[in-house]
Order: sequence, then C-alpha cells, then structure tokens
Amino acid sequence: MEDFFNSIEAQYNAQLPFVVYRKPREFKVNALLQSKNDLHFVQDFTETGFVFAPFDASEKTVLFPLDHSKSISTDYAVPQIEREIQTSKSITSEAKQRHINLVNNGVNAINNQVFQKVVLSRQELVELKDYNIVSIFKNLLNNYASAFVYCWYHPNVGLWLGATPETLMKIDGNTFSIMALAGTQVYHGTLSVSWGEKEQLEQKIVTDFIVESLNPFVSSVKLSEIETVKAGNLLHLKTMISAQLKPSAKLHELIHALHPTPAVCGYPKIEAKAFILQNENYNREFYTGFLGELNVTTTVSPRSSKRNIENRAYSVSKKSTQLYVNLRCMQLKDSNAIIYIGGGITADSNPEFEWEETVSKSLVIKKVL
Ligand SMILES: C=C(O[C@@H]1C=C(C(=O)O)C=C[C@H]1O)C(=O)O
Repeated sequence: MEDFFNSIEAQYNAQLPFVVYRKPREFKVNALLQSKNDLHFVQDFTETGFVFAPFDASEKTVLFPLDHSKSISTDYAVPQIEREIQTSKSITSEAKQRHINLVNNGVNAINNQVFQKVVLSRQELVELKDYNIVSIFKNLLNNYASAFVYCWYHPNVGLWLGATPETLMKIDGNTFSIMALAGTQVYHGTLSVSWGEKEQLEQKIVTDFIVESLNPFVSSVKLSEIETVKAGNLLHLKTMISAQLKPSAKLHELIHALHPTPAVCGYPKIEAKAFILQNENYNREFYTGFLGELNVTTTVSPRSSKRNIENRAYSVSKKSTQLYVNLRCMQLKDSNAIIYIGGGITADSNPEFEWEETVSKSLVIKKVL
C-alpha cells in the first residue's frame, strides 16, 4: 500500500498528471498516472478514461485517456475514527456581507420571476504553511467513507481534491441511474429529522428537472422514496432515479441535457447559469463540474461458484460510466487551499441561514487540512 502512495507522490513531484480516487463505500483506491504531461480533452464522450469537467459546459472537459495512462490500485481499510468537527469563526464579516448580498440578489431575481431556484456559491482561502497531498488525501479517505474521494492533478490545469456525496450519473450497459440531492441541515446525531418546505421544494425542483430532461433518452423511469442521507457533518434529501437507456441515447447529449442540474445551478438552467456567471464574481472552474470514469470496460461473470464454472464462458463485458458532481472540494494553489461552497436559493431563502450553510459545508474540507 505504501508503494502505491509513494508512486502518487513521485508522480506529483515529477509534475506529471494523475488522478487517485475511491468510490463511495469501497475499499479499493484506484489511480491513473499519465506518463507524459500532454493535456487531452473530451470530444464527444465516446472516449475511455477519467474525465474532469468544469461547471461551465461551454469550457473543455479534460480527459486522462486510459491508453495514455498507467492504472494502479491498492486496498485501503479506513481506520474507525470519525472526528467531530469544531466550528471555526475565522471568517471575515466582509465575506459574509458579500455572500448575503449575493443571496439577496438571487431572491430578488426569483421574486421577479427570472428563475425559480439558483445555487449561489463563494470561495474561501485557507493559508497552508506546508502540505503533503498524500496525507490530505488519506484524511479525506479516512473521514468520508461514503463519499467519492479524489485528488486530481494536471500541471497545466491545477491540483484539486474533494469528497463529494453526489452522483451525477451511473451507466452500466443500458442501466442508468442518477441522484437528485438537495436541501441541507447540520447533522446532530440522528437521521430522523424534519425538513422545511423550502428544502423540500428545492429538492423537488432537482427531481422534476432530471425526470423531464431524461425523457427523450430513456424508456422507463423509476423513482425511489425521498430519503435523508448523511454526508460528513451534514444531512441532505435524496431521491434515486433509475431508467433504461434507449439504444439511440448518446452520452454527450445526455450529459448536455443534465449538466449542470438544479442541484448546483438552478432552474430554469439557462437563466440560472447566466445569473451565476454574472453575479458570483469569481470563476467556479471545476467546482460543481463533474468527474469520474468514462466508458470503462468491466467484465461481469454471472456466477462465480465452482458448480457453475462452465458459465464463465458467458461472462459479459459491459461499458460502465460513473460520474460524480464536484462538491465539497478545494483547489490547492501556491500556499493556499481555495475551498468552494454554495447552496440552493429559493424564494423563501433566509440570507443569514444560507451563509451559515456555506460555513458548515466549508468544514468538510477544513477538517482535513
Ligand atoms: C452546492 C453545494 O451543494 C449542493 C447544494 C445543496 C443545497 O443547496 O442544500 C445540497 C447538496 C448539493 O446538491 C455545495 O456543497 O457547495
């Protein structure tokens, strides 16, 4: 296992591109190491490899192509330590006022019927004296077992790390699933909590948008019950949506229809996105973009018991895609961690609470620094 992490460190020190990641609730940590520092982009999502996409879909999506990279992996058992997060009050009142003004502008636009929901965010700088990316990555692994945890690096793009609770989409053969995640409250030891109308509405907007956008691409849609889920120190509302992809469905069209969903952008999408780009006053870059495995072939054997050994002849290869929304993340740049945090705004948003929500979300990352 230490060899694995030494290879990651050596790759970073040599300024060569890599991604190291662990899927939710898995023990295996995978990495792709590019042997040269070339920068590849996705053309039409028929490629195979690991993608890293920005919030603004008019910008390019970076690809680490499987055939230009070395794949390595290790098993990693998480030590049983869930440290509680200490709330820090180090934030300037200027940053707070700026966010409150931004939220007020969002609520005004909603009252003027420009859109129904918008997700507004900010960045926060934490100065780091010195840091080791492998130790920060291990802290993320140890603290967020149910998240997709990653560290992604390209010398011409940047160094990003995160532990996201949100799946953008999973495709296994023709089976498609997606998560509608929204609504936030701080976890106080129980999942049995009640949710306000504001949170229920902001989550429903996400579910409805997904179902409507999927319609041209799928043949049968199933919705789960709405569940309360825990992500670090927070609780969210979640609906799982699954469907069968039509043979004619093209992945790039599907991604274009869904991303960015109202979980990270707003509804309607075009108006909300324009508001974000004009009003947030900073560049989200890859925050609220997506990342993950694209068209990776997995071989599934129907039975693995000895009695059915002859069945191995029927083992099938499937293409699988697993993309996650880039949330609870940071960029390490010079001697700073830039933390990205936001929340969904509806007509009933209270700007002070929205500020507090971003503070709570920032602790997910601050805890591992
Ligand atoms: C935008 C973020 O999170 C998203 C917004 C949420 C909300 O508004 O309640 C909840 C989960 C995510 O879909 C973030 O973490 O920065």
